[in-house]
Amino acid sequence: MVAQIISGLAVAQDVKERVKKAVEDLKASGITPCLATVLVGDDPASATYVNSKQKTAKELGIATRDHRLAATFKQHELLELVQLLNNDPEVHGILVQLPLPKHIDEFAIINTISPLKDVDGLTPYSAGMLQNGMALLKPCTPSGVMELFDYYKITLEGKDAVIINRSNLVGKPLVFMLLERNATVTVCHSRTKELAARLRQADIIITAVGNRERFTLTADMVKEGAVVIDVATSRISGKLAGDADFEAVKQKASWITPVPGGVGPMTIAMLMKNTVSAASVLRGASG
Ligand SMILES: Nc1nc(=O)c2c([nH]1)NC[C@@H]1CN(c3ccc(C(=O)N[C@@H](CCC(=O)O)C(=O)O)cc3)C=[N+]21
Repeated sequence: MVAQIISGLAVAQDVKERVKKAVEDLKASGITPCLATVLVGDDPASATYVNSKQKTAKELGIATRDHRLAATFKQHELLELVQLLNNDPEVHGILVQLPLPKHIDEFAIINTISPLKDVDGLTPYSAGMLQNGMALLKPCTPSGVMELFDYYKITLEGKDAVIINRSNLVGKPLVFMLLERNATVTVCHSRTKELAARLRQADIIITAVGNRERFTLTADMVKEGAVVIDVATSRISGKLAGDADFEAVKQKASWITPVPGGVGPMTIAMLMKNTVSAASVLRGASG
């Protein structure tokens, strides 16, 4: 079998067009959705991600705040900034780019973001709501993955899904999203025994390791006809790549996401969607 390509670029475009219309509607009712991004330090990859979040927001008519702070910025200063954004009625979404410098307690910062403005879906409140199937704001990368399944009508009911990632940003939220769709979910990580054997059982593989020296998803780990979602962004001799040995895995899978042009663009599109959702709730609240 040769896999069909899941075009995150095309689906992200579709999501963005819908978001753009929603932004126009909100503006007509007197609300300009506004996303605040916060970047601490000068990691070039993080800066690139924040740049493209800023750029996409502007393209869709979403207002932005752009806070870029030195790596030496103190934890209490960052807490104060988040509180300022929480209390700013013009700001609907707050995105604190991760990872934060080591001297800053990531949980303390995320836990300070107002759940109403948590467009990353990372606060304990959002995580708990997601577990209960009640979340309005869900983490962007996992909800982008779900959007891809929906767009290509890839059904999840009764399927064996194996996730390689256990982070709060990707693996854990995916568990609840996949369970909600009646998949059977296995979460694998660095200490998992018999990883290849588990992967070979999977109808759906979602891989997000991001280090090709530690892990490469090779064709022998993939069942004929499996769906492969590659969430990773790593580099092979300077070139952007995912976890999968793409050309070889493509020969066995039924569907596969490329890197770039797969899950990455979806992450950004879903962030825009969350920003509009957060702004829309406000409209409901103000009548
Ligand atoms: N609070 C927080 N929220 C995040 O959502 C978050 C984060 N921190 N930290 C880092 C990860 C990573 N991430 C990506 C976003 C877009 C692409 C993306 O658009 N990638 C393009 C290629 C980009 C390129 O060329 O470098 C693609 O795959 O086609 C990738 C990765 C969001 N993250």
